[in-house]
Amino acid sequence: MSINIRIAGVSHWFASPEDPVLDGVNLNLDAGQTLSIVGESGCGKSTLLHMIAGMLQPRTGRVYVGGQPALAPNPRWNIMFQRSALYPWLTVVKNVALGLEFAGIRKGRRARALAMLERVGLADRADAHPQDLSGGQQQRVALARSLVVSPSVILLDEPFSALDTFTRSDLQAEVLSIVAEQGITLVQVTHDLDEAVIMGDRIAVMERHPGRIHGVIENRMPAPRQPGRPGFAEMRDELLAAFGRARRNPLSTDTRPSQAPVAVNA
Ligand SMILES: Nc1ncnc2c1ncn2[C@@H]1O[C@H](COP(=O)(O)OP(=O)(O)OP(=O)(O)O)[C@@H](O)[C@H]1O
Repeated sequence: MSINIRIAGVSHWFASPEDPVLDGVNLNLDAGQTLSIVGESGCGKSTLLHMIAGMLQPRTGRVYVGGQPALAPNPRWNIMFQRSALYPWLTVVKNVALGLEFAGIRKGRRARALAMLERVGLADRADAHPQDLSGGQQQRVALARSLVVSPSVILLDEPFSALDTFTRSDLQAEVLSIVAEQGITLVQVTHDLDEAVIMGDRIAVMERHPGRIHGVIENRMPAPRQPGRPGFAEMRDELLAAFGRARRNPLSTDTRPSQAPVAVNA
C-alpha cells in the first residue's frame, strides 16, 4: 500500500539551539511519488532522512508517514545507506532473507529472496558470501534486502555514490521500476544532479546553515528520465541554477533573487 509523507515545521539542533541544523522544514510527498533531496554537504539531508525513518525526533515540528507520526523505525519504511552493512558470515541469499526476518515474515523467505536477487541481476551469486562480490554487487544485495519486504516507503542515502556509471545507471533504472510497480514512496538523498533528475518526481533543494528548503522543483520530464533525452538538460540546468542560488544564500534568504523560478511548493 502506498503512503504519503508530510514534514511539518521541522527544526532541529544537535549541539546548541543557537546552531540549528534544520530550520522550519515543510515538505509533502504524495503516496507513490519519488523525491530527490540535494544540497551542500552538511545542510541536513541525512538528518531529515533519519527523521522520516523514525530514527531521530525533531526538536520542533513533526514528520508524518502515512498520516502517523514517525516516532520509531518501522520495517515498512526502509532506509538504505551509502555503505549498507552486509553480514560476511551469511550467504548473499541469507543476507537478503534477513530483511524478511526483520519484518517478521516467516514463510517462503528463500524463494522471495531469490526472486529479488534475480531482479537485481545476482541470482547466480546467491550462495556466495558478500566479501566475494564487488562493491557494486554488494550494493545490489543491500538494495535487494531493502526491497524484498515490499516496503511502503524506501529512503536511500546516497546508495549509488561509490558505483561506476553503468552500474549506477542500471540500479537507478531497477529501483525506479520496482518503486513504480509496487507503488513505493521514495526519498533519495544525492549529491549528483543528474541522479536527482533521473530519480525524483520532485527535487527539493536545500540551503545550508541552517538547513532549509530553498525550493522544490517539479520534474516535468516524463519517464524514463535519462541524460540525452529531450528535456533532461533543461531540468538539470534549472536544478543547477537553483542549487547555485541556495549556495549563494546559505545564511539568509533576504538576498534571494525575487525572480527565483524555483517553485516553493512544499
Ligand atoms: N548525531 C549528530 N551529532 C551532532 N551533530 C550532528 C549529528 N548528525 C549530524 N550532525 C551535524 O548536522 C549537520 C547536518 O548533517 P547531515 O549529515 O544531516 O548533513 P548532510 O546534508 O547529509 O551532509 P553530507 O551531504 O555531507 O552527507 C552537520 O553539521 C553534521 O555535522
